[in-house]
Amino acid sequence: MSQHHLPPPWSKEEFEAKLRGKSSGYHIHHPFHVMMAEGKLTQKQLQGWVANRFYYQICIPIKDAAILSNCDDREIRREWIQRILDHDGYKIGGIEDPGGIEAWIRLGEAVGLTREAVTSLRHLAPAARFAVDAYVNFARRQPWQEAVASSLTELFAPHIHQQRIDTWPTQYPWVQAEGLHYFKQRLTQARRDVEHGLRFTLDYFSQTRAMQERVLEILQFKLDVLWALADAIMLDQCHIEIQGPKHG
Ligand SMILES: O=C(O)c1cc(C(=O)O)c2c(n1)C(=O)C(=O)c1cc(C(=O)O)[nH]c1-2
Repeated sequence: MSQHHLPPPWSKEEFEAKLRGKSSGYHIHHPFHVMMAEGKLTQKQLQGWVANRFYYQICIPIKDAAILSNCDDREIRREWIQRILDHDGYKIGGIEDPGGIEAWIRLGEAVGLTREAVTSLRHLAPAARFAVDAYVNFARRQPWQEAVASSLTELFAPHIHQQRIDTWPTQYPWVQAEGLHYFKQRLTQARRDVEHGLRFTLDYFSQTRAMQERVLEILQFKLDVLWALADAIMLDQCHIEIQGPKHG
């Protein structure tokens, strides 16, 4: 009789339920995001979040390009490339879309920052940079299938985007309405992305229980990236309270 008692893989339904069950660790529950939704942030604090999060925005298409560069499956590349266009924008034939990074800069302006204050990264906290870099490095170094799985926190993203759309107009009436465009746009984009990423992950990683458990670890890693990013932003605001904003 075998010494090993490897449990059988979960069914795809069970596996999907395990992935969705990780939502309790999503950054929507981080104290900083809870405060944001409750209207407890000052203008400076909301600006600090937008300025720091810009680094995540500009790294997402670099992360997706790393996945493409490692991926030898043309069918996957054909779908994945859309994510780069979503963020970087495009000009193809007569059609032009400024893209998500530009929408985020406009969010910066809507909360009272200048374009230059956002794009220069001069408000970026070192620990926020490290958290985001960990995600990009993961996508560069790990097999592309694992990097695809690491995008699945987007299962939970429409909820947090919707929360901002619902709460900001009353909690932060001074934010120009145009600033919410990014979140509105992501509602449909994130749902489409996650439909593709989830379908692939459930198929590819369902051969063994060990592979399925690896995906849960990967998803936890990505939850940790987002949690650490929120920690970094929150702590940075304590520094600003104590020392005053950075100059230069
Ligand atoms: O505002 C958020 O809370 C949030 C979270 C996430 C996420 O869960 O990774 C993404 C986004 N937004 C987002 O706008 C976005 O484009 C995005 C891409 C990805 C990814 O991992 O490829 N995550 C996210």
